[in-house]
Amino acid sequence: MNAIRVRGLTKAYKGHRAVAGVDLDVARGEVFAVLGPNGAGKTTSVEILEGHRDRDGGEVSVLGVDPAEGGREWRSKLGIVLQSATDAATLTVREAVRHYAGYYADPRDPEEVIDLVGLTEKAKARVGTLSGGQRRRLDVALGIIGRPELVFLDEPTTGFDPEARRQFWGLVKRLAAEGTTILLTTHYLDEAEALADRVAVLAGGRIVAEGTPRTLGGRANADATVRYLAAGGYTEIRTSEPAKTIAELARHGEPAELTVTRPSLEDVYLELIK
Ligand SMILES: Nc1ncnc2c1ncn2[C@@H]1O[C@H](COP(=O)(O)OP(=O)(O)OP(=O)(O)O)[C@@H](O)[C@H]1O
Repeated sequence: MNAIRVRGLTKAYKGHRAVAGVDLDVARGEVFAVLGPNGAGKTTSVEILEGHRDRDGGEVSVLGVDPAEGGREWRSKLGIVLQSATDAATLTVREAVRHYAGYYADPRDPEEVIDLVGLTEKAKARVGTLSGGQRRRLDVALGIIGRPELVFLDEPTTGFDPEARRQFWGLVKRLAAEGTTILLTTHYLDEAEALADRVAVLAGGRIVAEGTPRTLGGRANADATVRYLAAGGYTEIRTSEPAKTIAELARHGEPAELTVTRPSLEDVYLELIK
């Protein structure tokens, strides 16, 4: 059984179709990233899967249960990290994490979770005094404290500095290695590439492409660009056979500043959402 199965999901707000027929399958243990521009319908879709928002139509199954009818036991198997920050300003980080641990039958060790998200030095700080990125880390800590089978991460690293993002990626990889299924929305293409087994691109409420980060939008088979510096400036050659092109060039000497590139995930993504 898949962790998530969605067929024909629709949702409109006052006649505006935010989600216009989405199909989605996420296998257990998979890290799945949903990409898409602002307003594409990512948060709406994820909130429906979490049971936080009603849908208009379609079938949805999350860990075998329709989220519209999910009870407490079902909910306890989910880890939810919302876009909005935690509202526990007067508690300390340690108190907040311990408090949330109390909601679950078999929580992780609060100290270990604080360490995992890199907040050990802030354990005694009040939540209201944390920086934006630190609050986000706390949100993640609260999302995983209950040892969830499925974690929803909605734009988890927005506001993180580069070092914190890398640390967070390590955390996601660790959760995935433990067998946790992860559904992630993100605006960072490198994040999707680093973490996701598969990605879907949502635009205008529909999935316009789906695949592994390596193959999305025909990326793996796309032409390469060979670029080098010649007397008159940079020359670029698009080719499906870059090795041959370079061998040909090399017959006339070593080309200066030679590079071979293929479209990045970002290039493919920007093309897809046009
Ligand atoms: N509560 C609401 N009432 C009315 N319209 C809404 C509501 N929530 C979302 N929308 C609209 O639905 C569309 C999809 O919004 P959604 O938040 O799902 O997009 P998103 O892909 O998560 O965007 P972002 O990347 O900006 O977070 C947008 O046009 C948005 O304005």
